[in-house]
Amino acid sequence: MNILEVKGMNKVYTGRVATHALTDIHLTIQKGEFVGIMGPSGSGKTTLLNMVSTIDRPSTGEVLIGGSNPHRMKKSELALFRRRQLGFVFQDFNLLDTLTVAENIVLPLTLDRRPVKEMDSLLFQAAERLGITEILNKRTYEISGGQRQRTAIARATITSPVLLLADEPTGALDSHSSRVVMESLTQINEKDGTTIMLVTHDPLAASYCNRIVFIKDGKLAAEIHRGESRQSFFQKIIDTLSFWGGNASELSSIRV
Ligand SMILES: Nc1ncnc2c1ncn2[C@@H]1O[C@H](COP(=O)(O)OP(=O)(O)OP(=O)(O)O)[C@@H](O)[C@H]1O
Repeated sequence: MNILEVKGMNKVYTGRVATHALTDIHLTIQKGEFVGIMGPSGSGKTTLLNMVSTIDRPSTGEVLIGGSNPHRMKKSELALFRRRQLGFVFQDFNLLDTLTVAENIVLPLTLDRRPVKEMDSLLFQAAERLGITEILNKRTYEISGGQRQRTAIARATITSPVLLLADEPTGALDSHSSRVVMESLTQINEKDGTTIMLVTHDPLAASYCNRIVFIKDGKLAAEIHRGESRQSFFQKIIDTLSFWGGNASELSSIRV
């Protein structure tokens, strides 16, 4: 079953000088896949994510999520669709400092006016899954970066979204926290069957995916699949990046 279908997508940023950021993108993600999007800086990764997450609209082409085109929805319908069907994880966590960890996690349910009992039960399950039960009553400035990202993942998955979108989720973390966060995402993918699309520069983070799609100059350039071992997939990612990614500075964030 296809969760995401991107068909013939083009994105041109108009301005004094028009930028053709994406050209004729076709991408399908099936239920239960964990797909990474990689490519050099400026290749169009964030633009693609923004079109899928409905932050921005494609110039031409179509995005279908679970068979529905969110870009054709009315504003109120789209707000509900985003809250219930999509989960978002960002590099800088996007948590609210004035709320506790628990309050941050249940925010999408609070906005949906779900019964307190149901919220408590879902909160408990999400916190257990992410290993953050002990910190539920803390404020977000009292916890580590890795704990903040796990809080953000709990919030993004508490509604059981059909598609979880992650933009550089390890970008602000050290290598230990990055591994913990990627292991959490893997568990959510494998145990709950949540479909994940992740944009990253980080080959270590990417090595947790099942499939990596490489973008170069706004076009799909290559695709690789993970076999049995994450270590050999990691090496395959480095090799593909050095072939498609251009210069060595693109690999500066590598953490083995
Ligand atoms: N709002 C915008 N207006 C005009 N041009 C833009 C805008 N956003 C992105 N671009 C241009 O579109 C192209 C793709 O940018 P995008 O941010 O999608 O790349 P990226 O692969 O995510 O890069 P990075 O890895 O550095 O975040 C670049 O040439 C960029 O300068």
